[in-house]
Amino acid sequence: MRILEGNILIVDDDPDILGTARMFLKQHGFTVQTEQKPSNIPALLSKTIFDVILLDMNFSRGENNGKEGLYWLQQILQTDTHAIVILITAYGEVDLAVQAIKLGATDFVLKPWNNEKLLATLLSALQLRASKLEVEKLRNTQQKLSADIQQQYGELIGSSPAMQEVYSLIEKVAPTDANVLILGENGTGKELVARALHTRSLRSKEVFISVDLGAISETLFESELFGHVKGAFTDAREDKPGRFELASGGTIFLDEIGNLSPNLQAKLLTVLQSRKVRRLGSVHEKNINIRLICATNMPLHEMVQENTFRQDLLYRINTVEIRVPALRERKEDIPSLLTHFMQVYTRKYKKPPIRLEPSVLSRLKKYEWPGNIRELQHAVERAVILSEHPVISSAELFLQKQSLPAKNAGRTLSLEEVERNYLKELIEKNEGNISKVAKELGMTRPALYRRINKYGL
Ligand SMILES: Nc1ncnc2c1ncn2[C@@H]1O[C@H](COP(=O)(O)OP(=O)(O)OP(=O)(O)O)[C@@H](O)[C@H]1O
Repeated sequence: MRILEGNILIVDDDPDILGTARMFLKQHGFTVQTEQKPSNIPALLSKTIFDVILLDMNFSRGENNGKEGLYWLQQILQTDTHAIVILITAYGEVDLAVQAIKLGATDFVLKPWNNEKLLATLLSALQLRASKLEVEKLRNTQQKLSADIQQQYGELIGSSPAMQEVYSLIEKVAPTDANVLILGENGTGKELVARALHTRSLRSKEVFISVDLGAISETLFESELFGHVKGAFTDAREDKPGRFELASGGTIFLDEIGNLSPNLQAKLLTVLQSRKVRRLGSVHEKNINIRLICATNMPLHEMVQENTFRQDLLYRINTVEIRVPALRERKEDIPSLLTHFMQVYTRKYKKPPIRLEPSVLSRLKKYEWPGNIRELQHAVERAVILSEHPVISSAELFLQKQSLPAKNAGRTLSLEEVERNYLKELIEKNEGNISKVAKELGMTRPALYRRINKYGL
């Protein structure tokens, strides 16, 4: 005999039924509690968590319309939305059973029951309970992770007119389900804007899945985004959902969308048009319900002119465009960003509070910040780690970076490092004007952007 596990409650006014059911189920390893009076259900539920509740439909003498059963079913589901309730119905009460299932009952068994049938019903109910609990657990973990990430990301800092425009757009667009394209240089806070849109949207309790398209290789693209079934390719050892499926119900953030090859642009477009995905190796399509946010530092409109980005894909993703300004366009935000990052990092590295030498701010404002907020953030982090005094000088905060090559003095730089340094110098010299840099190097803007991305500049 198979030994089963589970905590079962049986509520029925007939003591004979309770007695036989208890004996039979206990024999199979279940923990069983029985109750004759449904009015005791709330007290029982407050003390014990039951995996399955078997509930009779009629309790009072002369009652046979099943109303009592439906009433108690609803009471149970109000207390525990994941409760698994199986109704005990008499022959001929099919309409009632259907009504009960509509109200949330999991199944029903006919009285007098066949023991094997009861066992099979209980078994599938227990499986359902286990998967409901698993989903709930995953959802809680996800919510906790999102809260942690949100905390890590913090809120957007800056009150310059340029940022006010961004905030106003976020407020207007977030509660709609419109597709949003976020444009801006590296490190300007595009991902933060995407997260802000999600947390202010109607999907804020659902997942936010971020995908860096620039980091996914051409060969893995479909399996990462659309999923695969076991055996679809050599390494596919089990079924795996793609990011689109995982994001269903919530928001998907496709970062670096300007980096997609023409082939992948076509594949993405098909999914966005049909709102359906098919896992690699599968014949079944699944509907996806996602809010789409994309971002790029590439000039998509120019790329459409140059035929390197599909116009139909651009129109799919840019219902609303939000341009995040570069830091040099909003230098008035530098003081509040500095204060914010100084607080974050003194707390993180358990350092006493620090302040800046008076001359530092004007130097910071003269600098062009090609790496935008990320560069400022890293400069502050480095200064907090290295500082030995509570007052930070320009040299510690700002010039440290320029002196970095000295560290490399003793070794030969790789070709890639040389290229990266050279590119960086050119970008700084041209104050971040990519067209000028591209002209100076004699390459196209997309080719230059690919290199900028590659080196994280
Ligand atoms: N307005 C802001 N206030 C506070 N922190 C910010 C702000 N903007 C950006 N940051 C911080 O700067 C860093 C870079 O931001 P984020 O990753 O959102 O930029 P991005 O534009 O998506 O960059 P990339 O294009 O390189 O992916 C993050 O650590 C983020 O927390």
